[in-house]
Amino acid sequence: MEKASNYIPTVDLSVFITNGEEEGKRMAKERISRACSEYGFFQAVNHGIPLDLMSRAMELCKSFFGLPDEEKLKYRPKSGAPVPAGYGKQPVQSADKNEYVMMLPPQNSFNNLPNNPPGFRAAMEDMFKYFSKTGEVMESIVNDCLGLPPNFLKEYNQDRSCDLMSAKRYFPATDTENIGISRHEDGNIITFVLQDEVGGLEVLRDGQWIPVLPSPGTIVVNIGDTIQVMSNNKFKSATHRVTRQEGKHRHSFSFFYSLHGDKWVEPLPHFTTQIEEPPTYKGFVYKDYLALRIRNKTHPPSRPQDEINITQYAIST
Ligand SMILES: O=C(O)CCC(=O)C(=O)O
Ligand SMILES: [Fe+2]
Repeated sequence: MEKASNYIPTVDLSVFITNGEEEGKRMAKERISRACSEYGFFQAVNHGIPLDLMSRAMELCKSFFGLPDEEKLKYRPKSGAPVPAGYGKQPVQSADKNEYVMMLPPQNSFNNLPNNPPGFRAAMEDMFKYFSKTGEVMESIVNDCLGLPPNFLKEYNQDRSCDLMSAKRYFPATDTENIGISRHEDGNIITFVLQDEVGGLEVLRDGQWIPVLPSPGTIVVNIGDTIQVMSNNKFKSATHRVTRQEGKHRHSFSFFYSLHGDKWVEPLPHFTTQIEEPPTYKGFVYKDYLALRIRNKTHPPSRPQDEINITQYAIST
């Protein structure tokens, strides 16, 4: 039996980006299926996002967050925005220790992207577009890895208006506290993360926190709760967190390939009735789940284990 490894696998996606030969695709899909069922996480290289754009965006992100607060605060969210698009800092009492710039798709009028430093706004918009393209490729790979009919997930999830991206800066750890984002699972479909050289992203597997080591040109891919539910637990939405180092700021970009709030999410017949397996979740409307998740942040329970997550909908057997 193969020994359980304590590193997150890396997959080369070039064969999908260039529409290369079938054997190469089959082998890459095998690695991805395994990573998604064991970890819910993998790293990707040759993912279609230009490397010079990635490093430029990261440098500009570092410059922006290095600006004085009064400059950053010019880009606070517009009133009435459905999500806090623009600059924000987590409140002091929050378990999350970062500040961020959040954005909706580039054409959305609620966006309030910084014009300073010059080029940051354009780099954010370009990153969003490339992440979105890679999101479509990844959705179709996940579709095939799950053995769903061609384009099933694409047809289920056409609406790209709810995708989100955030650039974040985490503050250095203190003597007593080193968590940057507390343990959680992502609720969406697929998430991409670009982290800087500081690292700190960790995935929980078999009770152990496994670091996702930063590597230049690499993006992190993780499966969200929606795929875990639809696949009836075949693919895993892993618990992860971010830790902070003393004396160092940490920067990252996260892209959330998502679905419209009105969408109904439930285990698909392909993983239940068609194979005579019982569903392990009740169905729900995605925005109801989002509302519960937002409540975790606005009214955090005193014990972290009381946070609401996808087990809210689990059917006990
Ligand atoms: O900053 C990171 O590396 C990941 C952040 C994260 O997990 C999230 O925003 O959901
Ligand atoms: Fe996350």
